[in-house]
Amino acid sequence: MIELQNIDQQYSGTQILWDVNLKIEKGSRTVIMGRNGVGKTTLLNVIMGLLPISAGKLTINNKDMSKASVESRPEIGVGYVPQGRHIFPQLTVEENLKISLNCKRQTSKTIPEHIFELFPVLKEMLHRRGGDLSGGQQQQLAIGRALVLNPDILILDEPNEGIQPNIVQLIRDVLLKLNKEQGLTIVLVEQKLPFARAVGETFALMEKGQVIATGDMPDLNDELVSKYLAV
Ligand SMILES: Nc1ncnc2c1ncn2[C@@H]1O[C@H](COP(=O)(O)OP(=O)(O)OP(=O)(O)O)[C@@H](O)[C@H]1O
Repeated sequence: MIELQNIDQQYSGTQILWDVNLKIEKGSRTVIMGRNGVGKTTLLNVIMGLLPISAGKLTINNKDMSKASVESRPEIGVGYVPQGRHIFPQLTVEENLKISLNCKRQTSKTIPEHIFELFPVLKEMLHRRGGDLSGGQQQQLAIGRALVLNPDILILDEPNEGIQPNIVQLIRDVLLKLNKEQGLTIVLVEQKLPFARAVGETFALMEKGQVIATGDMPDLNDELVSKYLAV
């Protein structure tokens, strides 16, 4: 479970997150939504320990992570697929995947075979450089790399940006399968409503650095959409 209690965050004096409260249950699929610039990525970076908080408390799997470093996240089972993917372009697909094997949580020294079952293209491209892959292939690599850690929680920031529709479908199916079969908790930042509705069972809506509404996905009605999501 992830719990944010009264979280504030600032970038060199400018406050971005204001008194954020959010509970993400174990095994749930939560979509964080809101217009551009409302603080969604900042919120994920706070959960990941990439940004310090100025007030409040962050708990992950019953541990107080308010001040814990980013390196502590893989060890407690949190995988991250950041916006823009951040794969290593000069390293091969295999080397990108093996980076996660250095984590203490992962005792095996080989890439788990199920990663290639989920994303067969990664096996075909194993010796290609990350930078030579298409956007969709890079996104599969970024998700595969996070899954090598064997996480309990997978956090994804707009995984479908600039990705062709068949890969968007594949990513949706993989996320739903891992949630159903392994109880993987999914936390997704997503702007596109159809994908958010297909993957999410609960939503958290953000506006001006605050979480202003949460609920079950069917409760995300037209009024909320036009008020907080429509451009
Ligand atoms: N490194 C930074 N330094 C200062 N301000 C920042 C920094 N990164 C983001 N911001 C500001 O914080 C606010 C929230 O940005 P954030 O990227 O979290 O929003 P977002 O909801 O994820 O937007 P998008 O959908 O465009 O990714 C914006 O006003 C942005 O300009």
